[in-house]
Amino acid sequence: MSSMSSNNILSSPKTVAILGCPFSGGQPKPGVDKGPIHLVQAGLINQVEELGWHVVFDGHHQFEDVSPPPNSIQVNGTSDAVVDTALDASIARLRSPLLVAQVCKSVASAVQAHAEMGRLPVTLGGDHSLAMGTISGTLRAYDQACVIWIDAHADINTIYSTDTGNIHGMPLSFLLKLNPPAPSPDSVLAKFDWVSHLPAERLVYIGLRDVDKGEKEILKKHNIKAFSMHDVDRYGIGKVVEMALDHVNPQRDRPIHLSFDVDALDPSVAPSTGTPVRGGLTFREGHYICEAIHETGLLVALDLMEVNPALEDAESVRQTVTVGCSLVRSALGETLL
Ligand SMILES: NC(=[NH2+])NCCC[C@H](N)C(=O)O
Ligand SMILES: [Mn+2]
Ligand SMILES: [Mn+2]
Repeated sequence: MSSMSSNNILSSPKTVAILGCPFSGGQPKPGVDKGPIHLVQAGLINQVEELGWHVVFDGHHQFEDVSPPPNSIQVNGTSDAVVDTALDASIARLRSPLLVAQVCKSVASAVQAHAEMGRLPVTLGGDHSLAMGTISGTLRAYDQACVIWIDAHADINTIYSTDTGNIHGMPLSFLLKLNPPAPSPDSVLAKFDWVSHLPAERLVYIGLRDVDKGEKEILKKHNIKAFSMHDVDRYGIGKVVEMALDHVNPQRDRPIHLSFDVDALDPSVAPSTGTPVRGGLTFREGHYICEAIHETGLLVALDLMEVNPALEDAESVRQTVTVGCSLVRSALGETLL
């Protein structure tokens, strides 16, 4: 694809590509793979069209073709011959690394292809490990892109720091290349070599309130800008978004990838999600972020992740799916007046 220069956003996309990603392999709770189906059934495609976009929806990404690999490499098995290095032991704790790597790689290609056709990819998750794929796809099409990550969590655990082994808590460690290099081509880690590199200064967080100890050290060590709920309380969401943009996009010339984990919202607003944390963004704060990013005219890709319709009662599910749809509409230009 050569007709588009890699960073041409002079004419921002007029077509949205909606990618349903029914994937749950980055975490243990079933149901998050049903998120995209629910969002689409709630009428998201029509709603986006009504905002004036042309919408391409090629169905939900087919992951059935991805053969389920062994969950992890056995290093503590029966054989003494297995070298039990710290690296191997860490890799062994990851949940479904080969599956996650393979799925995200195919998502990266899909996002890249849409972006290179001048479309704005909107990826519906699925768990947040998918962002390894979506952001890699964005960076291949726009190498100067920055990332605004809206979440209760930092999702930046490395293979060494993760407590849970859930890769939805790790995508940014792969994007920032914080994990050790693969020791050999057949190492599990080599399956993540395709992931694009996001420089730490082009990442900013809003909404954090449940950051693991190891993650706090990583944020500090790499000088990663993060606005927690404490900052939202102190400055107000308007100022926080402005400061976030000033950090990752000082000249307001970089394409923006917005990755929105629905658990950034308070559980009273979005209850049906796998790792809810109280004290989150209000309904309006969440929407304000999306509206303000839209106003920059720089949005080139959007993720909406971690909607899990299998959690909580029917009314909570309806509420979460509805708010998911309205966040997407706000990011795509819906205004209050
Ligand atoms: N995308 C998410 N909801 N991530 C939650 C991550 C929670 C925790 N920090 C972990 O590493 O497992
Ligand atoms: Mn989260
Ligand atoms: Mn997340």
